[in-house]
Amino acid sequence: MTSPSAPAPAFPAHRPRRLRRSPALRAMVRQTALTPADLIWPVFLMEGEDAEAPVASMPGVSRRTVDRIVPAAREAADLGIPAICLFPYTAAEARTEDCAEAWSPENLTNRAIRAIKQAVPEIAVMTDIALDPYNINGQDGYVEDGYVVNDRTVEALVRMALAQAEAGADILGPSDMMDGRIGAIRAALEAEGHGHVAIMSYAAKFASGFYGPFRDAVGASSALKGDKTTYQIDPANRDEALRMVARDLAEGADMVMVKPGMPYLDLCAAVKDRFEVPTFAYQVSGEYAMMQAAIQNGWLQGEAVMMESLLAFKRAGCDGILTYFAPEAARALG
Ligand SMILES: NCc1[nH]cc(CCC(=O)O)c1CC(=O)O
Repeated sequence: MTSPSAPAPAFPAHRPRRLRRSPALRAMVRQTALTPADLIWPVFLMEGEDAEAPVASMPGVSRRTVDRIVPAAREAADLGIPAICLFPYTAAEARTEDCAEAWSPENLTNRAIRAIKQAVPEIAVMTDIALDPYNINGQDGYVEDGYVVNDRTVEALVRMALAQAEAGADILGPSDMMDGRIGAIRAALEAEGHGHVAIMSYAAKFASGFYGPFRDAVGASSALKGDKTTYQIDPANRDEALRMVARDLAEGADMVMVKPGMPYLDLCAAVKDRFEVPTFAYQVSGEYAMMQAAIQNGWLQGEAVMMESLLAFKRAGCDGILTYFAPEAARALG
């Protein structure tokens, strides 16, 4: 970021409060704005018909059956939200050693992609690529001798990516943090006639404590053995996160993500400044839960903190935000 170049005259010639005096003056000099077009809405899918189930640790968020996700997508599109991001809840029975459900054309995500693209073609559908919803141990990749192995996992991720592209996904979101997966997925998409499908890489994804409620939402909490520190980035590391962004762009990512969001605004700013590419932040489940808990207690004022937290990502340089607040924020924006 550049530093201010014009030297400010001394007080009283310089009275910064002059430009804060009225709503009109404040509006004139306001530097960043949030619009519904900045929002991507992450949603949870579940099996069944005509049903919704609330996620206890994420007040206001529910899992929806495929037939119920279609009207939700319709509503989002009508609110001006450009993209919806799908995450499947899988029961323990659907989790296997080989994770084969991950690339089944008939899995929850792929059925939902087809249903949404048919009914609401104008909304972009984004997916998640990682094995955790399908894995018996809740890890994002195959576990051999207690270690999440890389190369065999990447082969499975490629199959998963192709099934999603085949179903009609517009944007693929590899969230697994295996090495080499962006290049492998990009090459497979080109080879199989899906060269137009975009990739938003979860490039700067940290091993965070803020993913807890999400793991409840997708049914991975009880399945998860151990943690994800052998593949997600150490929260202490800035240079490494920037290297991951550079690598994923070189391998063919069209957009990159910083995740979590609020505790990592420094990375949002650094990524945008350094790479000048479409940069997104994921305001994750724990950030959402933390704000909702305080709001429900009357300790914070809901709309104010929601809008302020989202605007902060724009100020930091992000082009957009994945947030569970998306419909509520879009409604508040009018
Ligand atoms: N690959 C799994 C995945 N994809 C998105 C999230 C987190 C999203 C959130 O917390 O809102 C996670 C959790 C994890 O890495 O354990």
